[in-house]
Amino acid sequence: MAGTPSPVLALTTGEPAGIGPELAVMLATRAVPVARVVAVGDPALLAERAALIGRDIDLVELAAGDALPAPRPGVLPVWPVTLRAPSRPGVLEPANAAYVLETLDVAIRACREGHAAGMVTAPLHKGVILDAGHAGFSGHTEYLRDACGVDEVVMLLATDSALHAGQPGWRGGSALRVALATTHLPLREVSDAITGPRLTRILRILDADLRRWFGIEAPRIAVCGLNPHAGEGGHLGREELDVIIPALEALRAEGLALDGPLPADTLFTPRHLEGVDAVLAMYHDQGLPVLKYAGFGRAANITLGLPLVRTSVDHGTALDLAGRGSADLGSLVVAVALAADMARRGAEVAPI
Ligand SMILES: NC(=O)C1=CN([C@@H]2O[C@H](COP(=O)(O)OP(=O)(O)OC[C@H]3O[C@@H](n4cnc5c(N)ncnc54)[C@H](O)[C@@H]3O)[C@@H](O)[C@H]2O)C=CC1
Ligand SMILES: NCC(=O)COP(=O)(O)O
Repeated sequence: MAGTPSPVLALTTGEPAGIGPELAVMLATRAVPVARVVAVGDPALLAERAALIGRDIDLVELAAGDALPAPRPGVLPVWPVTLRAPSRPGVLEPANAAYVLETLDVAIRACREGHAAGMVTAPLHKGVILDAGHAGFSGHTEYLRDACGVDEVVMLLATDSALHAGQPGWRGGSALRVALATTHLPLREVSDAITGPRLTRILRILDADLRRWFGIEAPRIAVCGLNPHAGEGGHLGREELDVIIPALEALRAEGLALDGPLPADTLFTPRHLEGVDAVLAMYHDQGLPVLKYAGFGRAANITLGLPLVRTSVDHGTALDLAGRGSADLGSLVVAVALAADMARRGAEVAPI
């Protein structure tokens, strides 16, 4: 809308040994007209990574609530959080796990207090956070769920051209939205985690948030089976018959438009995706390889079911690339654009 300032987004800079800090620097050297981005991280770390990758950057340290400088390429406002130990690109340091979590807490607080309209997260390293003793940590998604005090959230990844629903353009093909019924679990635990109540909560959130954040008036969701050939009538597993089908039938009776459970191998083909707004995959590596094949570097991760806006990149810490300045910025650009769009749509939603 003309005259409305672009939304402020808190960008957590993620694992300090990964590519997050340099992606924040690279983003700041471009014009980002859709949002005013404030990095959350250690200013000395950001300055050091900027120098390492040969970028000139003017870091402006601020407190949450301070007025932001006029957006200008090369200027990066920062809400400072101090590293607990020196960080070298590519070398994980468990002492910095608390730093990473503090950046999340700062961003969450900024959203709660109205200093940010949403948060965008650069990747963190789950393993080093667990190694540091934060038992049970399994990712931003669950951390945000607990920090916001909600029972359930849904991880949704979407490729670029699927990001603005209501776009009449999407008719399957390479644009895709994939939500997950389970997230970061060992494969052997997946079946037990897929329960009727959980599927019901997840599909209700997915349906509601496709309407709320993407403007889709009557979302159609295709649901994968868990087993090969969606269980082959019970011969290749009973989860479809015992759990998934009853949950879908009850939700259809509530008015949700659900296809499935369908065999996952053919669901992800253009004919089956025709007219589908999102796919619900039963587990991480059932859905995300397809999404990443379709659009790695042009997709974003969105946490649905939260009382705040959170998007993220479609990739991890890429320790092998850290400090080189060669990481692809594409997904962060998509994640920022999407968070800005969601923040505008959510402007009328009451603050938490
Ligand atoms: N949003 C988040 O915080 C996420 C965090 N992770 C975490 O990241 C860590 C490493 O995970 P991996 O499975 O190794 O995935 P990864 O995405 O870090 O790396 C996989 C491959 O993709 C490449 N890659 C990743 N990002 C890239 C970029 N921007 N440009 C060019 N190439 C890129 C890497 O160089 C590597 O070859 C794990 O601890 C994982 O849990 C993974 C995904 C998302
Ligand atoms: N594979 C997606 C992923 O790991 C993202 O996790 P999260 O940190 O956003 O929960």
